[in-house]
Amino acid sequence: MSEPEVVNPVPVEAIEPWMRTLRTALLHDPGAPDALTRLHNRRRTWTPERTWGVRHDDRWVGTLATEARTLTVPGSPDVVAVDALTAVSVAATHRRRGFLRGMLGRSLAAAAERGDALSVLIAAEWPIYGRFGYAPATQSARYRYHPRRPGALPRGGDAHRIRAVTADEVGEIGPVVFDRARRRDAGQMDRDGAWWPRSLGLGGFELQGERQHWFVHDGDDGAPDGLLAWRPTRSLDLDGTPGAVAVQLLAAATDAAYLNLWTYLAGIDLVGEITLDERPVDEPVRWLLGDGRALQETGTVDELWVRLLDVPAALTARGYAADGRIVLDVRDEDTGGYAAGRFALDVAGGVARCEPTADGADLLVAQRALASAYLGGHRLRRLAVAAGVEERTPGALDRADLMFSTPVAPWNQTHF
Ligand SMILES: CC(=O)SCCNC(=O)CCNC(=O)[C@H](O)C(C)(C)COP(=O)(O)OP(=O)(O)OC[C@H]1O[C@@H](n2cnc3c(N)ncnc32)[C@H](O)[C@@H]1OP(=O)(O)O
Repeated sequence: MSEPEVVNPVPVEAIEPWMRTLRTALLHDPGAPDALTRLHNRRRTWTPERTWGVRHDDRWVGTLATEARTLTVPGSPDVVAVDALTAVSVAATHRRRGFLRGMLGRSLAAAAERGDALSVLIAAEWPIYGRFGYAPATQSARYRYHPRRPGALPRGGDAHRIRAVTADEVGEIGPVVFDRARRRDAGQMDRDGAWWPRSLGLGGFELQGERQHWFVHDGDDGAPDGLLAWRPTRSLDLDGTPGAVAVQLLAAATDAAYLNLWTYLAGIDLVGEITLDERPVDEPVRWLLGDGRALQETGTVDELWVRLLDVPAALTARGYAADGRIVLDVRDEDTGGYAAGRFALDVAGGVARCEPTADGADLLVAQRALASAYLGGHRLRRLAVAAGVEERTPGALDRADLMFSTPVAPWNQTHF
């Protein structure tokens, strides 16, 4: 019997046992009808050089993959190329022997070598990824909306701009509208490439996940600028219990589309409850309701985690809420230490420059704290409670928080 070894690239011929290991670790039902669908779809996008595994004799006992994706950052119309970590698992037979560390150390090194400014993930559990330099950067809220309550109808909306569309039509319209919508708020990941065909079962992909009722909103110029997908989760009962629906996607490229999509939701007959997941913590519809409590927040979770790899590239890619100069001494004691160094961030006339410097530091900051603050979702002053943030120049902490702040909370509604 040989020793287990970390393998990269992983050939597509290994896809079946590799996927089986991943599905077992993620507690997927082995008999689930979508197992073959997911296998078929993943085979079509399999990228050997961005796939890692742990092989032990003829078994695969570890999996990890990364994807080339883009992220909306604060104050910039441009998106940033990121390394997106996914499909992480180590079989329970081989856990806590350093195999995740082995795979992730290598995938981060590959990302740094490619020149990716940052790496992102959605964590299965909080304690896993901090040691590798990842930190929570956005939050995601869950809501229950009660459309039949008095005061639950958004003011001033018009549901007539919304029309039902087929999956084929969404395949055409969806990518354009979603991309416009997701560029409005920091923290949003793209749905480029295979994302839409895979989730709609188009272009040779098989439908992954549940079928949805799809709707688009047409803007003033007639072009679609909003998207909505929902499915029923409870039928009505003749005893008077109304039905319920779950919104799978609500994406609006304009404020009018946002208002009208909510107006449509509020008016669906037979529905007494609407659940929404992966929404912003500052969901604006509340301010359009006569009774803001008709929208009930049922939970908040950490969503996108960020690990900075190239501080100057990451900090110049985003915009800032205020001009100013701040020298950051970034400590990075996690895997690879890629972000360590002293950098001057100089924002003048709204244009950011960030370069290595020998000047004295205004702030000492751990890379994880800077990563949490990067998208504007967390304040360095709050993160300082856990150490890793130290003010050297009086006022520097509040100045940094002001510069990094965003008009609205960053959020992400796309899994990868
Ligand atoms: C982005 C995503 O894909 S999220 C999905 C993540 N996958 C899962 O949660 C599936 C179920 N879990 C697993 O498959 C495995 O337990 C993994 C992948 C989380 C960990 O793999 P392992 O090979 O056991 O991790 P490894 O031995 O390399 O551990 C490295 C360090 O992390 C710690 N660690 C690993 N997993 C956990 C955990 N779940 N909770 C707390 N600490 C953990 C280890 O104790 C070790 O600590 P040390 O540096 O102090 O020695």
